Amino acid sequence: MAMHGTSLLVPSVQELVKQPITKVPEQYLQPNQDLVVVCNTTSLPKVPVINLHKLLSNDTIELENFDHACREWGFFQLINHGVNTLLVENMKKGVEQFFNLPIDEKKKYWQTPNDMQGFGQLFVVSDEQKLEWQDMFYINTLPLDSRHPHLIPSIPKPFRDHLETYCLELKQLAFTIIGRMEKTLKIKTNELVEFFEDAIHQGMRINYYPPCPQPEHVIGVSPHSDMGALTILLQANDVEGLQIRKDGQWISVQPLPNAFVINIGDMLEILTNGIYRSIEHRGTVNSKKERISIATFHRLQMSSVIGPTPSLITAERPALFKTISVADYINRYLSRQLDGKSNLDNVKIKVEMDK
Ligand SMILES: O=C(O)CCC(=O)C(=O)O
Ligand SMILES: [Fe+2]
Repeated sequence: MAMHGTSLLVPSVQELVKQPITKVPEQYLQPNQDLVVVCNTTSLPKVPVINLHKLLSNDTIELENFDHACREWGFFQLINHGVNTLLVENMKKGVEQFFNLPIDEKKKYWQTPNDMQGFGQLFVVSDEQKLEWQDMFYINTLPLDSRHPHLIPSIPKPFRDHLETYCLELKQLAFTIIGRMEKTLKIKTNELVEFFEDAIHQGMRINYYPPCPQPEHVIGVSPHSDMGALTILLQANDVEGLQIRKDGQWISVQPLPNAFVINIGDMLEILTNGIYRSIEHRGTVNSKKERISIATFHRLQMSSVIGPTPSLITAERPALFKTISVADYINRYLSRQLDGKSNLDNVKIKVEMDK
């Protein structure tokens, strides 16, 4: 078993595919996987696209679309988001170069048995467990004292500077989006934002999925909902692979130029008393091209307590979730394999069913 809040160390998949292989090692083969290749994609509904500029100008239709996306999809693509295009391009380049550093250089940033930050995989809790077809790099970016000296401060420039600016801009963007939710939920200004003001935690997970000779038998990232409040994801090299579960089907989130994929995590589902939803998603891989994504997570810090915000608890809509300690939620989430939405189900208040 892995220690609390850590992940067992696993080999690098990026290194593994440096030898030509036609078969995937046993530990990556997923039995009984739902169809990864989604047929007939044209007839499936598309993830909503939201224009932030319109949203901020109080465009009524855009506000409605945004509200609908948060209630029904838990996911949307955000365009006109205002984050500098050059900065985003520099991040993409920087990430690619960082993953292409020689392995001996990368070892300096590797996870250790006591630390899930760095290169590796997350949620590996037993030696028998199936592994994912990816290498990832995870770092805490905020608060500043959650950073480790051998990680961000040791990343080569100029990538380090771009990363710092990107994190700041994305934090601002997260506050802006959560602020818009107060409007569409018709609650007081700051009622959601204030939970985050002194207690925001930001983390970044860079996912690198190498090409795979048997893509339909492996998974890049197992089905899960995100633990935090709001995730801002960049599909960094425009390769398809992210899929979300909608009405029992897996729907692909096709990369859109200059867009971020935004998704609501478990903590916002709890805070909004289940009105805005944290949706299950997964990362698939393909045989031809590597895929890179950068997920930036925003959540409450460990010392916080979380429950449905009082004005969203009404007679018609009683509290759906218990009020719990964030530390308990996180520790539980991190100590298990990813498993759909099971963590959130665990804090649901069980309603007595009529016989
Ligand atoms: O690579 C992706 O598009 C999804 C990654 C993801 O879901 C995550 O890092 O939480
Ligand atoms: Fe995710």
